[in-house]
This record gives sequence, C-alpha cells and structure tokens, in this order.
Amino acid sequence: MVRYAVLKGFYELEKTIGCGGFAKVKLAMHTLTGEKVAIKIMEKAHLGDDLPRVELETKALKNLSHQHICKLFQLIETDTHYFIVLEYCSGGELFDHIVERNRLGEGESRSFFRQIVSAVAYLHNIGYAHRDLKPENVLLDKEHVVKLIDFGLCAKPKGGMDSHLSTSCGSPTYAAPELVVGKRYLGSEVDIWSMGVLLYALLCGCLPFDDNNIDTLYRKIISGRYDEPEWLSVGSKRLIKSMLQVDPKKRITVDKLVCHPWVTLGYDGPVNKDSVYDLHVRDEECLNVMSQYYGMSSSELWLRLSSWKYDYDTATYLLLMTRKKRGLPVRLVTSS
Ligand SMILES: COc1cc(O)cc(Nc2ccc(C(=O)Nc3ccccc3)c(OCCC[NH3+])c2)c1
Repeated sequence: MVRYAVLKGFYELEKTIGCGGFAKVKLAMHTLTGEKVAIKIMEKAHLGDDLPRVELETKALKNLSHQHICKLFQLIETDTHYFIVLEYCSGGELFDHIVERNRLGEGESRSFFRQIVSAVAYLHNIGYAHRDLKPENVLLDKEHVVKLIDFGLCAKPKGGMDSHLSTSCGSPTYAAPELVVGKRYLGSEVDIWSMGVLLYALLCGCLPFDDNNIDTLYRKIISGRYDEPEWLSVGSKRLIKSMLQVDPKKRITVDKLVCHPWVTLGYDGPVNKDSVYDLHVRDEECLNVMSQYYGMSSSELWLRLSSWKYDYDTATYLLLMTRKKRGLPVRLVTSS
C-alpha cells in the first residue's frame, strides 16, 4: 500500500527508525541510484507552532555541507506533509555506542569529540548554532564517522553570532544554565555547554546533571556541580570544567576548543573546522551519467541542477556524488 503517493516511483519506503515529537523518520531507497536514505516525514496538521521550525531547519540545511553533518538530499512539500530526504547513517546513535561499552576510553572519546567540534566550529563559523546538541543527535555512518542531525532548533541570529537569543529550546538535561533560568543567551555558548555534557557522557558513560525531577535537575545544572569519576585524567577534567562553566562568559569558546591540548593530544594539529566538501561542486562524471539517462547535454543538465532546487534531480546528483566519494561506481539503476 503506497502511504505517500508523492514518493511513488522515486523512493521505496522501508521501516520506521525514529519517532520524534512531530516527525517520524523512515528508511527508504532512492530508486534511481539504489542508495539508502532516511526520510523525515511531518504531517502539517500536527506541526502547529512547530511549523516555523521546519522552514528554519530546511533553510539552514540547504546551506550546510560538512563531512560531520547529515546531508540534505531533497525537500518535498505536499498540501498535507513535509518530507526531508537525508543521509542514511547506518551506524546508529553515538548514545547507543557508549551504552554498549559502558563508557569510552580517552582515545575513542577524543576521536568522536574532535568530529563533533569540527561540525560545531563549522556551524558557528557560518553563523549558525545547533542548540539541541545531545547524544541522540549524534549519529554514526557505516564507517563510524560522526554525523550531526536534527537542526530543528538551529538558529542563525539576524545580528550574527554575537546577538542574543531568547527562545527556550533543547532538552533540559543538556541545557545550559542561562537557558534553564530563561536568560537571553548566545547560541554559540549554549552549544559549548552541550558539548561539555556530550564529552562527559563519552568519558563517563553517564550524564553530569541528571534527575527524574525536573526542578532538581534544573538546580543541579544551575549549581554547575557534577561528579568527577576517579578514572578521569587531569586533562579531561580540565577540559570538561572549561566547558561546563555556569557563567557563559567564562566558558571556553570554539576557537579555543579546536586547539585545546586535550583535543589535539596525539593528533598533528587543531581540529579542522572547514568542510572537505564544496557546497555546489560541478562533477563531470556524475553529470555525464545523469545527462545520458535524461537524454540531454551535461551543460543543459547543469543549468537545471545549479539552481539547487533540492528536487529529485538534486537528490540523484548528490547521491551519485556520495557513491563516488565512497569509491562506488557512478551509475544509475535504469532497469525497471
Ligand atoms: C540534518 O540531518 C537531519 C536533520 C533532521 O531534522 C533529522 C535527521 N534525522 C535522521 C537522519 C538519519 C537517520 C538515520 O539514518 N538513522 C539510522 C539509519 C540506519 C540505522 C540506524 C539509524 C536518523 O535516524 C533516526 C533514528 C536514530 N535513532 C535520523 C537528520
């Protein structure tokens, strides 16, 4: 039974892999390339006040292209639904990876943390804040490369990264004190706090601030006091402390984080915040494969693709590029 007619012939829907507040995420196969994707499906009637978040997120995703941020392939809007076609991250949640091992060693934690810092530094550098960083929003792909997801709360303050926000958002457990008390805050500063919570979770296998009672949880966050398990190295404790500073002005900034001694230990330099991908690169091989199928010249096809409508053509082109990056043959599945 085809539940969503608009996808028929373009995507083969498979199982549901995520159910959030107003969205569900289903695995699917992109018919023309045979590539797996994740499709976030939202019914407009259920969105209510969250409708602006969808527009905010899709606008942001069109501008994001980074090796540690889940990639947008296509946007589909019908009278009743939004469909966001996204990169397939088959390694699942970082959270599950930590729970399976109880906690991660310093080396593995550093590897994951550097990738998260790279993505957040990239975001801050182009004027965005994620504002909902938590282990559930850090996925892994097949090669266990980190992919940040769920930009439904990301913000690009009009006045730039130095202008304050006031919308209360994000999950309480990972929320910075200034968010919890309802003060105006800087998106970049709350992201640093949340990364501190993430690093603590990686190294300790539990959360620095946790309680079933929300008021007790808030009191713990505002106090800024948390346990330091005996296995934490001095370097780890120092770094976590610099991120979990209650006063946002005393908190380390992402520019200091990328070259922090703990973060660079064993690596040949600071975290690279640049994307290794160009946002709108022209790839002749992918263009040729598509233009043969479409029966038009590469230049004509590029004319259509370079307006980046994030339609099925965009998805096909980006998925061919994904295949190429993974060393797979650049080809379309033309057999019916
Ligand atoms: C920018 O990336 C976004 C934005 C957004 O709003 C939502 C998502 N959500 C996603 C994207 C991909 C997956 C996924 O591929 N999961 C998966 C695939 C195979 C095995 C295991 C997981 C996704 O999964 C959601 C459930 C994870 N617990 C959510 C990305």
